[in-house]
Amino acid sequence: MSVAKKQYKRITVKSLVEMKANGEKIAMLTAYDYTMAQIVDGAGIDVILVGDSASNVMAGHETTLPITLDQMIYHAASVVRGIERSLVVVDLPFGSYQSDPKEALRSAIRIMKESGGHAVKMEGGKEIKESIKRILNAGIPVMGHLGLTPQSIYKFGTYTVRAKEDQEAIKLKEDALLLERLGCFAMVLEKVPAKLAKEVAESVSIPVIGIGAGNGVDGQVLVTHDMLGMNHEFNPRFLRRYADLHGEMTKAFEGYKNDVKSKSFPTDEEQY
Ligand SMILES: Nc1nc(=O)c2c([nH]1)NC[C@@H]1CN(c3ccc(C(=O)N[C@@H](CCC(=O)O)C(=O)O)cc3)CN21
Ligand SMILES: CC(C)C(=O)C(=O)O
Ligand SMILES: [Mg+2]
Repeated sequence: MSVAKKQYKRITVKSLVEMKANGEKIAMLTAYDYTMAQIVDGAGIDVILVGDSASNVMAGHETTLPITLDQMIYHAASVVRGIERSLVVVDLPFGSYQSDPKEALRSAIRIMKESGGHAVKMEGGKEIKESIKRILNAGIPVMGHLGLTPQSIYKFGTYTVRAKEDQEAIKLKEDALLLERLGCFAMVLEKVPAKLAKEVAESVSIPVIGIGAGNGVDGQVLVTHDMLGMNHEFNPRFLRRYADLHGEMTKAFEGYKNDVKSKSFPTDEEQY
């Protein structure tokens, strides 16, 4: 007897634009591996971001700069094997798209071909315009990323809120309009004043997905490990924790350790 496969309505870049038009907020979270992707997808999260935050969260680096294109492809391919419904967006890592548009397109093609992801995300506006155009021309959907752009952390020196000054706010608004005009299907807006983020979201027809950008945008994104409370050191004000997995996991590991040490694991029923 064949088991009927459950039918899912897959999320596409088009459905996200429709969600904005209909006023339905978009829920996005990160995943870097198969098992997490299965859980996030199964919970009905619209977009899964294979973020270069894997550099911090998975590999323990101080910044997102060290992660390589090969490593991003490994994470993305693992995530794609775990999903049935969510749209999978993959960060182009630092150094894979800034040198020239041809290299940018080569990197984006490698992600699409070798991971099966559905779109790429790139940090920046006007500076990377030609690269965005080239990738879009190849039929690869691009999500922009403005505001706090962690790949240029050494240019700014801090992770403080961005675009507080008028000049920076004006550039951000121009960049947002540019991303829409180029044909990006959405953008992330990271750590900017809520009032500015709302203005940006209202000025474009493509979804603006915020992290630390307030409630006036079209969706929210968080790093899954942060919102699960797996890490106690990262405490920005925009982070809401939905679980204390650090505590839960520590309890589980200690329980196991105690059972092994006290010889109460395994029992007769747990052996052959
Ligand atoms: N675990 C994790 N979560 C993230 O949200 C994340 C990453 N890693 N890595 C890549 C970027 C970096 N991001 C960041 C980094 C720092 C702050 C931040 O607010 N840091 C300080 C305040 C710094 C300051 O004001 O000078 C904080 O309050 O923790 C926010 C987003 C977001 N991304
Ligand atoms: C924080 C999000 C937007 C991101 O770019 C990442 O996780 O790498
Ligand atoms: Mg990122």
